[in-house]
Amino acid sequence: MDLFADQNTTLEAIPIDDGELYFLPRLPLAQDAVTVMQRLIDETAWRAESITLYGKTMLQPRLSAWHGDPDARYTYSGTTFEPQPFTPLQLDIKQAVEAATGLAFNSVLLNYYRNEQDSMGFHSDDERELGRNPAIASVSFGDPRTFILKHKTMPKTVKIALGNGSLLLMAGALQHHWRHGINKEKTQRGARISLTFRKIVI
Ligand SMILES: O=C(O)CCC(=O)C(=O)O
Ligand SMILES: [Fe+2]
Repeated sequence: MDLFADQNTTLEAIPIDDGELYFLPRLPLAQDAVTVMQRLIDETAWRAESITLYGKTMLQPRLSAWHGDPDARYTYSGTTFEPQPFTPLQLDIKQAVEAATGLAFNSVLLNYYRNEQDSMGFHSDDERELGRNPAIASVSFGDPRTFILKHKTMPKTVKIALGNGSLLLMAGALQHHWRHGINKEKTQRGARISLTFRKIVI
C-alpha cells in the first residue's frame, strides 16, 4: 500500500505577471512538520540581527540564522552573513526541496517569527550573489502567515497563505518586478519559521 498515493508532490504554478511562482501545500518530509518545527527551534543558533533605517539602529522584528556551504557568503539588508554549516535536519529539508523543484541550493536563510509582532519588510531578493534570475525556495513551519507580493510599477498585489510544511518557489524575473514581505498581524499568532533556500553563484 502506498501511504502517500493521495499526497500531491507536484509543484503548482501560481499565475503571476513578470515572473514565476510555484506552490506545494505539503513538502514530503520523513518527519512530520510539527516535529521539524520544534527541532528547528531547538537546534538553530538564532540571532537577533540589527538593522539601520533612516540612521536609526534597531533589532530586526524576527530572529534569523544563515547556513550553507563554506563559500556561500551573502549580504542581506546590509549585513554580511558567514554561513554556519548545514545541520543534518537542514540537509534533509534541502534534499526534499531539491527533489520537489529539480533545482540545487547551497545556502539557507532561516527566519523565526515568534508571534504576530514579528514581520519582514518588503524587499526583493536581488543581491548580485544570487545571479540574474534567482530561484528562491521557501519552506514554512508553524502558524500560517500571509506572504504578500507587490508589483514595483503596477498596482498589483498577490497574497499567499503559507501554511505548516508548505513550499513556495519564486523564480524567473520575479525579483526584478516584485517586492515581497510578511506583515505584522493584528490578532494573536504562534511561532512560524521559514527556510529560504538560495543558490549563491558568485
Ligand atoms: O518568511 C518568509 O516567508 C519570507 C522570507 C523572505 O522573504 C526572505 O528570507 O528573504
Ligand atoms: Fe525574501
